[in-house]
Amino acid sequence: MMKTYDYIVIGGGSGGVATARRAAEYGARVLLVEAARLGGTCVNVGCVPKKVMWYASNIAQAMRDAPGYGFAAAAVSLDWATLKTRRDAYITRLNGIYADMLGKAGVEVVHGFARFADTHCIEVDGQRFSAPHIVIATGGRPVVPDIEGAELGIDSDGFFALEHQPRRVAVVGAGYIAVELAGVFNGLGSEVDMLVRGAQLLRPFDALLRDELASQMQQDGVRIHFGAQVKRVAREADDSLRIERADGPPLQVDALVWATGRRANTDRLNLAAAGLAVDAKGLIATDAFQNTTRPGVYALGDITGRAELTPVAIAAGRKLAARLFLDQPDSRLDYDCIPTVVFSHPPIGTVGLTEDEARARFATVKVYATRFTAMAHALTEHRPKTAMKLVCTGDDERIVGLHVIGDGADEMLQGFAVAVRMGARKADFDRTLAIHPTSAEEFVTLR
Ligand SMILES: Cc1cc2nc3c(=O)[nH]c(=O)nc-3n(C[C@H](O)[C@H](O)[C@H](O)COP(=O)(O)OP(=O)(O)OC[C@H]3O[C@@H](n4cnc5c(N)ncnc54)[C@H](O)[C@@H]3O)c2cc1C
Ligand SMILES: NC(=O)c1ccc[n+]([C@@H]2O[C@H](COP(=O)([O-])OP(=O)(O)OC[C@H]3O[C@@H](n4cnc5c(N)ncnc54)[C@H](O)[C@@H]3O)[C@@H](O)[C@H]2O)c1
Repeated sequence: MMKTYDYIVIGGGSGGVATARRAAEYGARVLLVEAARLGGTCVNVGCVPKKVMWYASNIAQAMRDAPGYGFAAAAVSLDWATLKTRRDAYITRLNGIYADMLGKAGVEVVHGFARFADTHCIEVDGQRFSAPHIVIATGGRPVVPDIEGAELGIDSDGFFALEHQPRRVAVVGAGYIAVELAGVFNGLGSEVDMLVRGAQLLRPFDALLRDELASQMQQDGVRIHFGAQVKRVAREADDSLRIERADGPPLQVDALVWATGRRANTDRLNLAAAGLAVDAKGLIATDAFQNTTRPGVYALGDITGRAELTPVAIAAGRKLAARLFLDQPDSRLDYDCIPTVVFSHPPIGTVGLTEDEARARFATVKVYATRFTAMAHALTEHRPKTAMKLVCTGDDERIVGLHVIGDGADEMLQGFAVAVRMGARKADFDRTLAIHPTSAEEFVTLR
């Protein structure tokens, strides 16, 4: 017998869980279908375990910095297996918390892989479910290039499954995941080579952040090979990997991590049955309200190809639930001015336009920038730089871009993002008293 609901959510990741919970709170009868673990990419193989590893790497750095403050030098030794066990246990706890939250909200959860049977009906393990509103929130998965021996490497999912710390690692890619994982490995003591196809890290970011990150990572011992081209990967007799390159000598490593992008999980949904198509990257086109081309079918999160960030998927899901079940016809996410942090070493915080984007868009652009060594490093041998930039436009110097790299950038950004979102002017920053001694105070004392 077909079971019917008001709202079916395909995918129990960041966006799916958020929209399901809100819709149930608003009184809808909601079914959520999840093929793997609740919480999706972010909780299981993304933001959360990544951030745990980032903290671990920061602790290792703090131990290396300790002698500068008079602490006796302690050997920094990490038991990777213990860290992984404790991290996995934390994630299992989160999976349980997600199940409880959904249960308490009254969302029915079915574990299985959903496929469309028609526009308003899906099938999971032979059982059919229908609803007038169905949202697709199936996220993405890593992709690796199609070259000989590529399968000998791992992707970001494989990174989280590593049982032992590799001594020598090659990371291919230059995006968020590549710089974050390279930073974690390096901080934890692995030897790291980054193989970067182009000439820059984090290509879409402001030049100040890109250049500063590359230079800091190199100073910290990461070997970055720009213009790199991997030709072939082979396993050697001692179990190591030999990476042959078109651009230079081969590399011998214990692990190769492909951080070469992701692909939307839309290929096995039988979208044709719902009358839906995807683009070449597998993405589903949506309008500003998350509507697809089929009335009653919506899409959100990573599969829509907008900013692939958890808070974006969550906010889009909540807005959609309010539109459909709270009688708020104008409820939609504004995709402008999305703040983002890269958990690199050092971390990056950025919101709004890069300097180049602002110059292309506005006639008058004024930039304020600074670069300094944060006080925390006055006594340490490791002396990473902090760099900041404000991009302003017009006679009243409205701040349209704010960029920072350095210790604390990750926690610094959220408050400044509120100010930028509110349309702050440089004069508003100038009027705000500094908090001393901090790195953040430089943003309100820039001249
Ligand atoms: C290594 C890594 C680090 C990241 N770090 C950050 C970070 O620090 N901050 C940040 O904001 N973002 C980060 N992200 C991005 C973030 O994880 C995603 O933007 C976010 O998870 C997208 O949410 P979503 O709801 O679109 O999809 P997902 O969270 O991917 O959830 C999709 C869910 O759908 C399920 N599914 C797929 N197909 C089906 C089907 N047919 N039937 C049933 N279920 C199905 C999947 O199993 C999955 O659980 C990171 C991503 C990665 C890979
Ligand atoms: N801190 C965060 O918020 C965070 C962290 C991780 C991921 N994310 C999100 O997840 C998304 C996906 O991250 P990502 O790092 O997979 O993607 P990405 O698009 O940021 O980076 C992919 C990188 O791989 C390179 N690349 C692609 N094909 C290649 C090839 N054949 N050979 C060599 N290099 C190749 C690209 O040039 C690019 O540098 C990000 O865009 C971001 O939105 C966010």
